[in-house]
Amino acid sequence: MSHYFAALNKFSCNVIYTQWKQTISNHNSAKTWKTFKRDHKTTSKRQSNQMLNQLPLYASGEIVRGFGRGSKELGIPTANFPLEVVKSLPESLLTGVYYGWANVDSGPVHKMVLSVGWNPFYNNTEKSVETHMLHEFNCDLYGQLLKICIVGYLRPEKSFDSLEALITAIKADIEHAKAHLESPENKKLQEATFFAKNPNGSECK
Ligand SMILES: Cc1cc2nc3c(=O)[nH]c(=O)nc-3n(C[C@H](O)[C@H](O)[C@H](O)COP(=O)(O)O)c2cc1C
Ligand SMILES: Nc1ncnc2c1ncn2[C@@H]1O[C@H](COP(=O)(O)OP(=O)(O)O)[C@@H](O)[C@H]1O
Repeated sequence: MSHYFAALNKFSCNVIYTQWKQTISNHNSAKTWKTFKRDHKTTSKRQSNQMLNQLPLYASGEIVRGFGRGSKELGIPTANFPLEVVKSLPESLLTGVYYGWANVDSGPVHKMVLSVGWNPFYNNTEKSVETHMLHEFNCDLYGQLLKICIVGYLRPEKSFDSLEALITAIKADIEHAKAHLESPENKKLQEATFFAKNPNGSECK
């Protein structure tokens, strides 16, 4: 991996060492320097460090309606936060895809993947924060209280050439999230008092 850092120093690019290092170690993949630089060209090292240092980050809010594409087009439903909650998150939380833990109305805490941003594939005009929990619910969750703990960063948001490519990328995010959340350090956060679990709590009323 050291040759990547050699390249970084040589060209003195304004890029993010830490985020790149984390991406590389998270995915354990041979992501090329060229690809990384393309994805992160507007993010500075300072911004990246700020973002990573604030994790885990907690947020909560009512689940509201989005465009209804998650279930119908992607087969991956995402619970959306209202705009006030989106705006209340620190600006240093960069747009992109994250993983973490989530619960609904003090129910069980599930693994989740999270998208923060403008969904470039759809060119949304409003920023959204959308959580897909890795759990099958037999009901909808609109109006209920969603609590999330953002644990780690996976990748930047991207546009894709096709819907299938977007779905494939999200499915890969889910697999990475599952693996990262199994680490003892990350698993501990499932028990955070923030989630205020109710042993008799159920998400489906
Ligand atoms: C893990 C994850 C990764 C995502 N990555 C992207 C992405 O790279 N680009 C994009 O345009 N949208 C991305 N999205 C957002 C989806 O496009 C969005 O959830 C979908 O359009 C449903 O939106 P809706 O809830 O408003 O219906 C991602 C969503 C999730 C859950
Ligand atoms: N595993 C899940 N994760 C998140 N939301 C889910 C899940 N299963 C069902 N839902 C429900 O589906 C809704 C999201 O579906 P989606 O088609 O993306 O609609 P919307 O665009 O209104 O958010 C959530 O608000 C929630 O009520």
